[in-house]
Amino acid sequence: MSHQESAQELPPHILIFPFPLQGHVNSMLKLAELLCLYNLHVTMLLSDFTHRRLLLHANAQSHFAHYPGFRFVTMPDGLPEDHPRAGERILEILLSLKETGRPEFRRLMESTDRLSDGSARRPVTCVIMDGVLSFSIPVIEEMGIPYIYFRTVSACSFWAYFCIQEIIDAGEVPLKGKDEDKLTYWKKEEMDFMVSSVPGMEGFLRRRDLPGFLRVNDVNDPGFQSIKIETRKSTQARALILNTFEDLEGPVLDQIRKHIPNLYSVGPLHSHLKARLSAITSESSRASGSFWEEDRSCVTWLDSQPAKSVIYVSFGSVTLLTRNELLEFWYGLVNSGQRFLWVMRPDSIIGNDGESRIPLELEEGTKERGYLVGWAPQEEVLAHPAVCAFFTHSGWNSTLESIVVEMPMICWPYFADQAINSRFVSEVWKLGLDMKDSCDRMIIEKMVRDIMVMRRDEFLQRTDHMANLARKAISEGGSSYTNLDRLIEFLRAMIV
Ligand SMILES: O=c1ccn([C@@H]2O[C@H](COP(=O)(O)OP(=O)(O)O[C@H]3O[C@H](CO)[C@@H](O)[C@H](O)[C@H]3O)[C@@H](O)[C@H]2O)c(=O)[nH]1
Ligand SMILES: C[C@H]1CC[C@@H]2C(C(=O)O)=CO[C@@H](O)[C@@H]21
Repeated sequence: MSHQESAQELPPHILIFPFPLQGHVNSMLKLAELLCLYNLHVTMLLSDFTHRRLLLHANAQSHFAHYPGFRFVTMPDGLPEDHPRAGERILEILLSLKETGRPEFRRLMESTDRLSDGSARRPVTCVIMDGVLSFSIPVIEEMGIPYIYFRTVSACSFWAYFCIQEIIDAGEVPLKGKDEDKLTYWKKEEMDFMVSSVPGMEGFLRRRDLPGFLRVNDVNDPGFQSIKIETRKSTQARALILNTFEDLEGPVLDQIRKHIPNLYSVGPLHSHLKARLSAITSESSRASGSFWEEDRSCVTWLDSQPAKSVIYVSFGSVTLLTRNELLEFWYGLVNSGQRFLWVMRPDSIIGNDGESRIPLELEEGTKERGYLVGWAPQEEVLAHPAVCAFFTHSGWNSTLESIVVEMPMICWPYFADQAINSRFVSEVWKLGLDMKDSCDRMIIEKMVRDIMVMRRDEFLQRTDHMANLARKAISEGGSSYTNLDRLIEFLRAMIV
């Protein structure tokens, strides 16, 4: 076979480019592996920082060695190594990439002839990029490469972001009143006003449920502006991929399709990947993309707990807790009398003011019924027979991971999309309780009892139903399954 003929037979080469945060890298890695299963060539572009974290703690490198068409490349995110990359300051990653990312990205693409690899892979035939990384578009367009957006958040939050101009025009943002109460910050009455400017969400969406980046008293806020502009740019991409499924967010997806008809809902990606893998192999090795070391001792602890007796508590990879919030959660959990497994990331507590002593009653209550780890193998924990509820910050991956294993949720949204996800969990899907804008030990104690004991049956009916719909979506003939097949065809058709 001549060199030219074999080059023509090379598969499409997809560049996957996530925003450099755990939650984004996780779902993009799942999509990357799905594309590998279809024998596409995949290059995953990570920041130097996230790549180092993966090499330190995850098996992604060795796992993907099974796919010769897969490789990682890296570029800097423009921030110093010791930047916290957590809490509200993650917005600085977005702003830094906007400022410094383009020349770095151009250098990478030009110096490698669009990431081609001799005769082994084509120059990139399509970029699937995180829906907030538009800084790279001029480079991609100059090179004549088509691009697709993958926004890793829920469709409901995407749609609220998409309607920001309408929300402003309706006078529903910016917010006007600031509260003296530091916890809620904005005046309670104003936050409880209904939002009328997001089509399809009239009647249940309050201002407090809008994504956290919309809690501003000035529309010139740089984070607010970035999200508004980035989201609107989605219409310029050749397609939009969302990690959701039609039976979960169908009405919202229909709204988005009026503006972006070429929309592929392919989620929940983590279980979609599992299903596709189990159809072709009995081997169950799973790629871990963790940026922290997974402490497996918590699985051993769970093994020794009674069935359906433990609430799993985790606020994801970005949330920071003040010492006061930490203590309220801790008292609430201990006073509930229920068993709990709590992920307390080593970098997640702020404002200690030198005081790190933990009250004796909390230490004792935890010894009796609790277990703390710095990072857990979350998907495995949620599927463990001892676990019966999830206290979550409503990050989108956590929400989907919970839905798939029929786990009722208590939601304590921290920021970003989480505030609207938690409203959908409680008011639309009725899969749990929403604790947003409060952090009080009495409320926590009551909600833990409600979700685990008092209202358990009511929630289980709903979680069981939704998990069935999720399974249907990723089974042969289901909406996400079919959409993934269509997406692959679309990617194949892009080879010119
Ligand atoms: O101990 C832990 C805790 C979490 N996880 C995993 O880490 C991911 C966390 O993702 P997510 O639940 O989405 O939360 P964040 O880390 O906060 O994710 C960011 O990215 C998400 C996707 O864009 C957004 O929905 C969130 O608001 C944003 O903060 C999930 O896959 C979890 O399984 C673990 O493996 N072990
Ligand atoms: C830092 C934030 C920028 C946008 C990302 C996001 C999104 O809407 O895509 C949600 O929360 C954060 O993960 C990201």
